[in-house]
Amino acid sequence: MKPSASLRTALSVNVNKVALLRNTRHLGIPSVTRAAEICLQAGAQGITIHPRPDERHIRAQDVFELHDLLKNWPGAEFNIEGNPTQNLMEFIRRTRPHQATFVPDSEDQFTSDHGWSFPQDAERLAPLIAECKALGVRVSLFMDPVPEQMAAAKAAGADRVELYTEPFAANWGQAGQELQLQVYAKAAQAALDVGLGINAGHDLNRDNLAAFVARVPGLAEVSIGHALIADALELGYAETVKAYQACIDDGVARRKS
Ligand SMILES: CC(=O)[C@@H](O)[C@H](O)COP(=O)(O)O
Ligand SMILES: NCC(=O)COP(=O)(O)O
Repeated sequence: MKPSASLRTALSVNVNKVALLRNTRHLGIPSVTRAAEICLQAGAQGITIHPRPDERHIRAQDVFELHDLLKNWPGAEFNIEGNPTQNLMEFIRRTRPHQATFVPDSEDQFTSDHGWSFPQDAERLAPLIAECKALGVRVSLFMDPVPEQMAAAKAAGADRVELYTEPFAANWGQAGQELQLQVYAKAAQAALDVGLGINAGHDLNRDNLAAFVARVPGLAEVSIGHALIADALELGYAETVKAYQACIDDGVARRKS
């Protein structure tokens, strides 16, 4: 299948790291739902979360609050990532998001670092994929960029694959950059050829994103969290310091001499 060159790649903002910061106090700031709202108002097409079993960042309550926000936001996509053999399926059953991304992480995994393997994972994934689809939830499988794996992902019932992009990102600006672009383009084409849609994510950032979008065919969606939230902090420092300085100036001006 030859994808259209004008396909608009959707941006789904992963708000895990907003929750991580929020969880260091009992004040509810920064608000995860407010962050999601601002991202959608700014033009993001969706929100991604990865509620890990230890609730180190996204908590169960966040899942339900984001569900309430997104169901009233026309056109916005809610994508919940996780391991369907752990805590993911209960969230899927209760919220029926637009997309479930199955990720083969262990319970205490530092961060995602590999995709599913076929044929080993086929038997346990197939019924869970079928259940999601019966609930009206699109299923994407987190996969390493291996063309030979794509037919098996399709046979298990997946609608899309999410290409795990950390190896691409790690090679950005290095000698391996061009080779990585070719690897991902080939994997995406193999997925398209068997009728899968293409998502991608992990360590995508403002340096490496444009080349990835330009070179990987049929890229329907990227989910970006860590770098985007870090950039949001940095791009906001100056305005924020000015706002706090204005509060101090106001207080000084109100002092009784
Ligand atoms: C599935 C994936 O690629 C991850 O990037 C994940 O959603 C990030 O999880 P953490 O925010 O816990 O590192
Ligand atoms: N699926 C990847 C994702 O949601 C965000 O990954 P990262 O940008 O936080 O590495």
